[in-house]
Amino acid sequence: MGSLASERTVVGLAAKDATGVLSPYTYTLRKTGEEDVVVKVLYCGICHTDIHQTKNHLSMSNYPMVPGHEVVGEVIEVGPAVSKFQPGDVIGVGVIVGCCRTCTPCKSDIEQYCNKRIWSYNDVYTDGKPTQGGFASTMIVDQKFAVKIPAGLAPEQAAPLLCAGVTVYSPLKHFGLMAPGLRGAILGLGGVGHMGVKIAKAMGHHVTVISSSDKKKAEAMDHLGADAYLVSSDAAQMAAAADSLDYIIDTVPVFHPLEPYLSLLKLDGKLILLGVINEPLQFVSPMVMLGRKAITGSFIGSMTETQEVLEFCAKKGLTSTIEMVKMDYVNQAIERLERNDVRYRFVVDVAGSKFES
Ligand SMILES: NC(=O)C1=CN([C@@H]2O[C@H](COP(=O)(O)OP(=O)(O)OC[C@H]3O[C@@H](n4cnc5c(N)ncnc54)[C@H](OP(=O)(O)O)[C@@H]3O)[C@@H](O)[C@H]2O)C=CC1
Ligand SMILES: O=C/C=C/c1ccc(O)c(O)c1
Ligand SMILES: [Zn+2]
Ligand SMILES: [Zn+2]
Repeated sequence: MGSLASERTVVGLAAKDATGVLSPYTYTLRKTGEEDVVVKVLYCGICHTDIHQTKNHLSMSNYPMVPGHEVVGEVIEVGPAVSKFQPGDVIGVGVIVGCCRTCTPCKSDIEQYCNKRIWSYNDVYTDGKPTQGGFASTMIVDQKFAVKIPAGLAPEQAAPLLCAGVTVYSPLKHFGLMAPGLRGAILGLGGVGHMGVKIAKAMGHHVTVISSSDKKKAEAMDHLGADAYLVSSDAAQMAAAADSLDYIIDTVPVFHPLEPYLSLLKLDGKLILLGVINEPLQFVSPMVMLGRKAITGSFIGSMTETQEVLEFCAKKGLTSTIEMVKMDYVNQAIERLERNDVRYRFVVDVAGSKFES
């Protein structure tokens, strides 16, 4: 219990500037608070948001920044008021680690929409310390912002569910899109997109992948179980699929026109934007009016939904498709992710890596 009285020194990999290159960084964590759990990081997924943040795509990055928000770890210590967890538990930490607890979203159990949310890195905690993420030996997190990894789920498999998985599960649930038989599409077959295919298929949907090339077609159909595959630049394929979809989950992380995708939606169809794009997107109003179509967005999921998607995947036997790497490969992994060269999520074996300080 020594750390109740003292701060822990931790080694992580941090970006020091907008080149986004990660290098060793030593820092201290807050003293273990009443409701805090101390987590030895086992695995951490690499999300495209880590690139947006480390490379300052949103012009709001602070350095040094230890990224990583798909964190699975083992509880090694708990504060005196912790009731959810005990040492030895395997838990998950995602994108947010704090909220105000009093606003409407907080009271409605959708704390990800709290305007005072605290991000797991590139933010400042209530004690004034910068928050730092999961590419590090240890994290401290308030028990509210941790979830239990179900027994049937391998911890490295669970990591991508903590952001990618819940990010597709939450809008499908919120927008009433969980019924079997729906026809959906996943635009952009990366980390979030591949979980979209698996989760939508497990809900009993007919799932089309819309991709920028035909490179992933065999894999999408044979391994991920997609029902159809469209190459977005193939006008004939796109025209043949007009008016056919109840929803499209759009995970593309760069500017793209929306009209080709709006035309694929049926009456009342929904285009759900998930990609973080810091410039205006384009469409003309008749494209939505003439089919009462909706363009909307969604941000991760609540802690409750995060626990739910883990249970959903455990129950349905769903796994993520990952490439496991060590900490000394993280910079190469990030470069490959940026080049669209990953099948489909990198997960870093943090505890199995050597740390240099
Ligand atoms: N709303 C939210 O809460 C969340 C948002 N995000 C955001 O969602 C987006 C996707 O994240 P993630 O799945 O991790 O990203 P990935 O890089 O793993 O996947 C993105 C996919 O988009 C397609 N794509 C099209 N053009 C490009 C391009 N120029 N560069 C890279 N990919 C391209 C590719 O699919 P293909 O080869 O099929 O064309 C690629 O696989 C990011 O912007 C991320 O920040 C992530 C998590 C939560
Ligand atoms: O990967 C998870 C975070 C997503 C995200 C969504 C929106 C936004 O403005 C961000 O900075 C991050
Ligand atoms: Zn993410
Ligand atoms: Zn709040």
